[in-house]
Amino acid sequence: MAKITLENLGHSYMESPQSEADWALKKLNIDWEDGGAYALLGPSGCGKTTLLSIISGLLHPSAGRVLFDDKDVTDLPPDQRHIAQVFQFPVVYDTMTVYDNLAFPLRNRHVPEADVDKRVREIAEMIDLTDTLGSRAKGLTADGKQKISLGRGLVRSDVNVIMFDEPLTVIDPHLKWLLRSKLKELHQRVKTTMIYVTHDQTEALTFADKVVVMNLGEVVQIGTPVDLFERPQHTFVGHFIGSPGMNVLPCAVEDGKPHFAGTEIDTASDKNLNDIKGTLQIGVRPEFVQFADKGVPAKVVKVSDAGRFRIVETHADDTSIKLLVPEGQGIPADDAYLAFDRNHTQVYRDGWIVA
Ligand SMILES: Nc1ncnc2c1ncn2[C@@H]1O[C@H](COP(=O)(O)OP(=O)(O)OP(=O)(O)O)[C@@H](O)[C@H]1O
Repeated sequence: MAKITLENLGHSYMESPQSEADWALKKLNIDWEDGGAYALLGPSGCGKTTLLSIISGLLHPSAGRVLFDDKDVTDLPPDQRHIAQVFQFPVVYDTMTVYDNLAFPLRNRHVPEADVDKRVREIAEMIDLTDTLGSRAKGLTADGKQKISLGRGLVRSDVNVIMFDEPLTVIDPHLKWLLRSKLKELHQRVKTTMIYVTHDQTEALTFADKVVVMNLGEVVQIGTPVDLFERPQHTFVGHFIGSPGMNVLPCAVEDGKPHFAGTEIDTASDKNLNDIKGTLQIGVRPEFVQFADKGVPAKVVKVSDAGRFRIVETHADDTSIKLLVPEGQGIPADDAYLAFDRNHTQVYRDGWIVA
């Protein structure tokens, strides 16, 4: 296990990058604590694979350093970094038994056979493969094979970090949640540093204690699932996490205060906005908007049933604002007023939260 530090890390696939856009990874500074469960979350093309490849040593960064427990490993080849990886497609030796698959990394490292046996049985029990130890891996389903890939990482005692790269892609939807909760449970038992890469917010939020959200090669927020929900640091996080995502409204300034649709909006920050340059916006999640007797005038345009609540879309000043209304609570037929929960309403400047 190890603490992993990325220090001023950057990468461009171009020989002489000119502009910001030429960098697949812009300057990153991240500390992944020893034994933590992390997710790396972001849309396709945001730089997740590039970052994983740099940590595993397959790619040398154009700038910055990678440290494991404060030791610089930037120039170390992959086999000297002691990383276990679980990929989208399970990597198993089909003709070997499950037992031999799990034993393989240990035998490769010349671990005495008695210790191999003890460790293989211990890990098989953790990942529910004890009953299949004598079977050929070929006969297993995709989730069974993915458990073997994971088990091969877990048996090793020299592993600094286990990295998962979209590991549930080929798993049947009804088994996904089982494997997802198994991973979480395993992390709590073994406490190995784990980094889980995905573009799926549910996977990231259920697995990780802390989520690193990336967009366009940049880290936009590192936080607990609650942080990301309650206080998105960037409008991208507000949009990308949550369903539906955060409402983002144009913000006008009068007397230093934020206004929308001719109404002053109370927000979590008292900052005077007069001196703030750039494009200002107001962000508020649908969970924190309510119908009220006064507030922002709006028209109800659409109601969708989502089980225990309804998603109501309104229009205010040509801007769509969504809110969640619990079952059984009334919805105005047409004209309405909206109130925002002050503590969960934020002002953003050029995308970033105004503290
Ligand atoms: N070998 C390469 N040569 C040039 N550009 C690349 C190369 N690999 C990735 N890129 C570019 O770097 C950026 C980041 O790509 P990367 O594959 O790291 O993103 P990602 O978040 O892993 O996406 P996905 O989820 O689709 O794999 C993208 O703009 C991509 O086009």
